Amino acid sequence: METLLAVNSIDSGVSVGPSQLGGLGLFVDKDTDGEILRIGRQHIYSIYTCLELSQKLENQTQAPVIRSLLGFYCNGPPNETRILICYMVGFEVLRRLGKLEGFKELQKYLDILLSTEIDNLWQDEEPLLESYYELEPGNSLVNATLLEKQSDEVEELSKYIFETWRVTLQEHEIRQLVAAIRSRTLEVPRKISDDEFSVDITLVPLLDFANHDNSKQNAYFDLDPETDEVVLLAKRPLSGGSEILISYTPVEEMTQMFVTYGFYPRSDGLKVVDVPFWGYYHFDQSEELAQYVFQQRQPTNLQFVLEYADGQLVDLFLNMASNYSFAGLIGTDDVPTVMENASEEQIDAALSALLRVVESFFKERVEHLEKFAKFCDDYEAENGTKNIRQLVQFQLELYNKYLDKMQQLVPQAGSDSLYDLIMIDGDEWVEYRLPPVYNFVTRKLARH
Ligand SMILES: C[S@@+](CC[C@H](N)C(=O)[O-])C[C@H]1O[C@@H](n2cnc3c(N)ncnc32)[C@H](O)[C@@H]1O
Repeated sequence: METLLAVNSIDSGVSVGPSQLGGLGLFVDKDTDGEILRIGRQHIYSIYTCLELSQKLENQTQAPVIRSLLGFYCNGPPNETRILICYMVGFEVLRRLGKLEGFKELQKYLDILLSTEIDNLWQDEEPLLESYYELEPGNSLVNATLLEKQSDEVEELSKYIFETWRVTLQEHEIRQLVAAIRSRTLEVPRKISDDEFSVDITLVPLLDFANHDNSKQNAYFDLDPETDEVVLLAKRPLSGGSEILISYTPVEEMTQMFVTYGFYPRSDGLKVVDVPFWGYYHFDQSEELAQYVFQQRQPTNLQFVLEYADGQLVDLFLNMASNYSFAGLIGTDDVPTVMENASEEQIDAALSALLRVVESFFKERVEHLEKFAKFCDDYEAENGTKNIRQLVQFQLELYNKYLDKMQQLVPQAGSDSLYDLIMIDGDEWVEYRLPPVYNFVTRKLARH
């Protein structure tokens, strides 16, 4: 671990070691309260610090590698993470050109990025992801991974690097850098003026060994506005040897977590998941309703709030707050008119009908997913792949929990049990409704 700690080049009072959560984690060496770690701006990598670093490198080496790569790889809509990836790829090219002498910390950090083990869908075989797409074409977040895999941009980048500088950076190495960066970035505040702050996607060496757990979180990071340093602070006194756990995000959307970090958080507490629905893709029976939902600009997803305890999904609610996609089940006028004119009974009847529709949809999903799970297992036995299996397991857990709850409650219009499964505006869990951030993408995959 010495080399890892040297990244920070100070006696930091923390160590990197195996975590019970899997992979590595960050631990306090001795009893600690208050400040755990302090990392200077010169040690962190955001697009701003990388720009400064690359200018310094360019002046020193007269090799405009980064500028050229940015022009090649980042010529689309601005995307902070992509720019950061480009910088790191560029630094690695410079290292292979022998131009990173004197930048020992950066070299060590590149070693970490290239050796981090990440479980995510990038590691899965394309045929499996394609089969999943057939099954769940509406899960745009998952399918984005397939789109990326199908695109030849990594191949082109690797080719460009070789043709321009005669440096070999293999496709799998670029993929490794991309996945490692995505899973290690944190949103770190940056001071703009005395009372204004912005948030940058940032790689913070050493701190980025801290794992995530919202229920056991015992530390958090922040910016010290006086010194511009990133500080890691204990939320309560920590005894020596304990693992530092931070929160990557206060509200965990399960698919986002899985796609970005490669795991489904199962710590105690509430989580959120978006399920693609209303037929943009596959809910053929209700084509008219799907059209209605689309025309009314209502969410095309259904969002569930999930409750976990002892690693198990113990309860779930359909979060219909600010989602009037069910209005089409009452009438096909515009949503405000339908909702204004509808009686409580009509709304309850529509919600209860919605629950039934979801039930039949999930029953069908379970049937297909179980077959797919078998296919994955057979495929895995031959080709070795595992991550998509996690996704299938999670979805089966989710759908089956819903079906169980429907069976137990038999929710009906006019009965309280309806609201044991559905939450609406005013409910205390409503704060967990996230803006639907995906499942809107309608672009087609390359081969479809
Ligand atoms: C910022 S890094 C943390 C260090 C990482 N564990 C390592 O070995 O380098 C984020 C990655 O840690 C892992 N991770 C973090 N929190 C986790 C948790 N609660 N359960 C499982 N894996 C977790 C995931 O692989 C995630 O992509």
